Amino acid sequence: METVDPRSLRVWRELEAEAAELRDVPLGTLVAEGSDRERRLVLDAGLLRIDATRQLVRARTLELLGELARETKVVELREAMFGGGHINTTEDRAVGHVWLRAPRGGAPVVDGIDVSSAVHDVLERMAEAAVRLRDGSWTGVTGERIERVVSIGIGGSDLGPRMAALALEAFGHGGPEVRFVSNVDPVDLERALVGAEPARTLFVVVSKTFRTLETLQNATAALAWLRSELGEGPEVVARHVVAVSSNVEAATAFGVDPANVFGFWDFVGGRYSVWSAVGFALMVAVGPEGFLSLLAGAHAMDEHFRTEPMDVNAPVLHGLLMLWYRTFLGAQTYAVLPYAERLALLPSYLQQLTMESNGKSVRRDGERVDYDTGAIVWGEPGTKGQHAFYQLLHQGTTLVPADIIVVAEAQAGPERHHDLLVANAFAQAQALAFGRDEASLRAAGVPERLVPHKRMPGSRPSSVVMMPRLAPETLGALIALYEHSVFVQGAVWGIDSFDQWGVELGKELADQLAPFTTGERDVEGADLDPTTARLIEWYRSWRQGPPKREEMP
Ligand SMILES: O=P(O)(O)OC[C@H]1O[C@](O)(CO)[C@@H](O)[C@@H]1O
Repeated sequence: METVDPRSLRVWRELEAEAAELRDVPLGTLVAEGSDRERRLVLDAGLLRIDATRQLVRARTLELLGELARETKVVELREAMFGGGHINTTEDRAVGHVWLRAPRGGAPVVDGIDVSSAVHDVLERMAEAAVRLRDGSWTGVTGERIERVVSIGIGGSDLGPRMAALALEAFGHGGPEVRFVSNVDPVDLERALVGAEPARTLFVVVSKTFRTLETLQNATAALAWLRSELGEGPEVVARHVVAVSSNVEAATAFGVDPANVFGFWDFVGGRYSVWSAVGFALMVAVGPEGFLSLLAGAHAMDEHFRTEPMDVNAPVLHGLLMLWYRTFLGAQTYAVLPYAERLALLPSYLQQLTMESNGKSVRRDGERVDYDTGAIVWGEPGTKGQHAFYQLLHQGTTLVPADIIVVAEAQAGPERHHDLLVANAFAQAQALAFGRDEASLRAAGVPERLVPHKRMPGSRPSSVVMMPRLAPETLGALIALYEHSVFVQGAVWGIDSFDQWGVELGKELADQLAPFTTGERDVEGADLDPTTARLIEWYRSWRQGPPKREEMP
């Protein structure tokens, strides 16, 4: 599909002019636009309600953003994605995470694969294994039930199931305890195994490529731990290791019983893969029913995204607003502030989803962009963040648009805590939007010298995303909302949101440097830049023991 240079469009210049005009209009003035604003900016999608009325936009801005989306062919790209087109152009692949959550029969045949049957066959095998692990009929080599499931993976093979397992902690009681390991720092595996016994432990090795250094290293250490107690027999791997990969051959070569390998496909990007067998440990944690509800919630958002008109389409609105701030108002970051402790890992999950997808500076047609793309995403659960970094959000010099996520149902008692939590969320959104002016400070008797310090400028945009409860369906819808928002932004910018070439060089260099840090090769005479050579020398000598004071510069 032809890539449009968005900057060449007339509407781009109109949006630049719109940004210049709106820059100094107080949010309070925009909000006074009235009921039409509500019609345009309060949207129901899936099981979520999004109130975006406190965004720095007016009716004209939304019209211009809509036109930008039309002219950059967002709808056409969306159709191509759902239809199986190879929209991941640099890897020449289809992009099919939406098919993972479609009901049977709801996906096309792509590149010769009957996607729907393939997806549902794996789901059934996963469910069967998850049930056996949960009811204790899957036993280890000594005949004991599995009490700990440790999922080993990194990036997209870790963040999704890890984030969702915490979010859905209140669901699916009764199965084995589920832990996650991603860092090659041995501390990570060590901590996941505290209190575990090899005879009662099962590892799930998750790697799309089955080539990722961290994961293979951790999986090798996990096998050694199992074998140190259970022996070398092939049944140890067969009963205690499951693998998830699109490279089934490599997983089998690693020794995993083919019956325990759950496959997925090239058309599923790592950061879009929680819906696939990558979520196996999550399925063990919440039960197959919970996992299927997660898929159903995401599918509801897919249907909304696919069928609703652009001007009432929540992911389209979310994506265009994020793009508005990033590209036209110069915001470098945006904050995700979940007022739910169990959503604590959502910001880090969204970091990979958004930054690995849209942290690009070359368009699909190979041209360098001359406008800002992907924002930095960050955040912490409220109210913790309030006592840490909100000062900057309220009075700093940087524009930080924020999503404030609120769950209506209390997650635990006493309910009053939850009501206070939500009061804080709404209060913060109010303070960000409207601030406090000098006149009201003076009227409250604030000494004149403190008035400038206490003034709250306001006009800091946020949306409130309301969830009725934190449950599999709503979480599925929430994740899919962000996925499609990322899609819309990437589509307008004309970039490939589904590749990640920028992570490759670091991996290659780490492979080259490993023989030096392990001491297998000597730095002397090696073709290394002086800083790297020096750092390795320090590392090797300090690794033998801490330096003496007099050796320090
Ligand atoms: O699933 P794999 O192949 O082990 O890759 C893990 C992660 O590494 C990355 O390639 C980035 O380094 C991610 O895109 C991916 O999710």
